[in-house]
Amino acid sequence: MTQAFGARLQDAMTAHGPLCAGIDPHRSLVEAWGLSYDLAGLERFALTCVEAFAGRVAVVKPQSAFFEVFGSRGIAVLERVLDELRDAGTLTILDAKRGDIGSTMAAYAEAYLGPHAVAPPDALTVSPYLGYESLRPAIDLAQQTGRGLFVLALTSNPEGASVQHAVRDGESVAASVVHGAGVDNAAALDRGELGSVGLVIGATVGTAVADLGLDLVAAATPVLAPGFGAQGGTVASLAATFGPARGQVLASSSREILGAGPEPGRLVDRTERVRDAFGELAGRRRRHGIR
Ligand SMILES: O=C(O)c1cc(=O)[nH]c(=O)n1[C@@H]1O[C@H](COP(=O)(O)O)[C@@H](O)[C@H]1O
Repeated sequence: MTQAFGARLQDAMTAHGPLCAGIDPHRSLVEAWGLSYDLAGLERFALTCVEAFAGRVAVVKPQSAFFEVFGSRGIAVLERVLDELRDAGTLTILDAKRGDIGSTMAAYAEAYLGPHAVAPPDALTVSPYLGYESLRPAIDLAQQTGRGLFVLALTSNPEGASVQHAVRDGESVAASVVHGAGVDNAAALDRGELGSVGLVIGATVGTAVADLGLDLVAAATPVLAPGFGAQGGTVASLAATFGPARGQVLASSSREILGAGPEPGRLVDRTERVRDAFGELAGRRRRHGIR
């Protein structure tokens, strides 16, 4: 793999628009699709999503938790999802939010980002709450294998602020995460590219990016923004939330799209409608010369 993740992501967002479609097989959704909530239902649900999303959106994000529910057989379905999307040429982010002391983090990195990973995604979500530097083995390995990370910075849940807005030595926890990612993305910034160390910032965080003085443009971070649709984030609020960094945002939506199934045609229509709403915003910005 030669091209860095950040550059591959930028190409995919240019080609397909800035939407990441989530595969989150909640029990309620699987049952609403008329499927049984068991391994066969999980597989049918997940592979229908793969059919609908592959080649249509920039990125697909399977949520590991919903596959882990079914043990090793559920993980095998997750691996098939990742393999099929890779074969279709669609980028994947595995949402597993890994984070541990450095020596254990090295094993997580090997599992998902290493050259011999069984079913590697293009990028992995990780948690920096054991300290940003505890992620070093994953950051280094991702760089070697052309893969990426999305580090939690400002999460979409209301409880997140109590940790992420906390200030120490004049700097918020979120700002220290942005700073760390910026240092790791410095070479990409020099090349005028997005870096491979992205951040997770929820679509629901209101004015927190500006309030905490987070300079996402200088950090060259792609921003995975979950929380659109089911959690209340809207296309219209994107510019206000992300300001000058809005061109770096990969908008993520799961339940809003998945609710359109099980009929594949309706799932495709909903996916394209949501994708085009974000794509149109990006297109308008480009036409007006706005970053
Ligand atoms: O890392 C994530 O993707 C994530 C971070 C965050 O702050 N909030 C958040 O909702 N997510 C994930 O994004 C998805 C949101 O799903 P919907 O609310 O159904 O669109 C879930 O898989 C969450 O685990």
